[in-house]
Amino acid sequence: MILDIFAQRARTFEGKLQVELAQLQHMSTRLIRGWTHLERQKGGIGLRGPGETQLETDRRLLRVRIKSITRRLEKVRRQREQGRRSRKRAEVPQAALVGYTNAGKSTLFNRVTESVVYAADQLFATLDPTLRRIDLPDIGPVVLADTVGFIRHLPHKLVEAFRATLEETRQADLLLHVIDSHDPERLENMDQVHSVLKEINADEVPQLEVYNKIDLLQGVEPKIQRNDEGRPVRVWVSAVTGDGIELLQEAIKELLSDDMLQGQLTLKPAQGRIRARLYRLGAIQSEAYSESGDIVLDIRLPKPDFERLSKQEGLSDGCFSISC
Ligand SMILES: Nc1nc2c(ncn2[C@@H]2O[C@H](COP(=O)(O)OP(=O)(O)OP(=O)(O)O)[C@@H](O)[C@H]2O)c(=O)[nH]1
Ligand SMILES: [Mg+2]
Repeated sequence: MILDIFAQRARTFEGKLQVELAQLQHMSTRLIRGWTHLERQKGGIGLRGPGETQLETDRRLLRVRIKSITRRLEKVRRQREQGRRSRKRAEVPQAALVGYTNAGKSTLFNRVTESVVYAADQLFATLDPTLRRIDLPDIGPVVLADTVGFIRHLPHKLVEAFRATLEETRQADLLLHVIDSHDPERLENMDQVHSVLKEINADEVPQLEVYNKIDLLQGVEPKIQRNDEGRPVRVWVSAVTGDGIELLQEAIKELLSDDMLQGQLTLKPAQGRIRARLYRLGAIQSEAYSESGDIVLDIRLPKPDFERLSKQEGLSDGCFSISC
């Protein structure tokens, strides 16, 4: 039964609860059907058979269990939502690993998160083992999410059951589409992944293709492939041997920093309002005062946010420098 397969695959707490809920709901519809069937059989006799009582007990227990799981799910979702909001506030970019089942997402996840400085973050670590905060050189913290593999003919109900994974995907700043480069069916699988992404409205999120398992191919070296504008579009790696992992990090860094702006901003003491706004955006990394009393801020924030602020506050180019 497909729900059992998903039960084995669901690794997050929320995923497990989702699957159990789906199983219980499935059982309860069958119990109701069984019960009406019995009722019809005994109709007219007017006796409460022991079978009926058992069924009633089962149904009541099921209802209690369903209710308790629903409550726990709501709690987990609220926590997840809080985590996401605080990440958004701090503007920590998020990348999610997606791809067909068996492409090597989890292996890659472990490889990437072990090879960079691991910044323990209790909130994510305890809430969900498939989210990890990593520190990439030059770019700072990034949250990396592993997700459950996509398969063909994913029933619609189960798309709902994997809400957690799907939301990580939709809200990500970058999708790393992991592909088993050695699989003869990789093109069909990629199509399948694209159509699931479309179905969950995640097809607009920027994507990087990660051709994994190059250790199984003859004469393929790790490399970054770029489009005409020089943007990385595909990276060739092996999660098992670790070949190409630095290139992958480099590509992630380039794609994520594309939208981020980092530099030094010098403000007059009278421009405290701008400083306050930047604080609210979580954009200030450090601040100091110059000898003339100016405020010197190291800032990092999404480009559109900076452009909006600088237009509204009439910042001249002169007070901002990328590297001075
Ligand atoms: N040869 C080789 N095998 C790999 C590589 N990466 C992953 N594998 C193997 O591929 C299999 C699947 O790897 P996983 O990391 O579990 O794949 P996944 O994409 O997370 O799979 P799901 O979670 O089911 O979607 C495992 O047996 C891995 O050891 C690689 O670079 N080279
Ligand atoms: Mg996996």
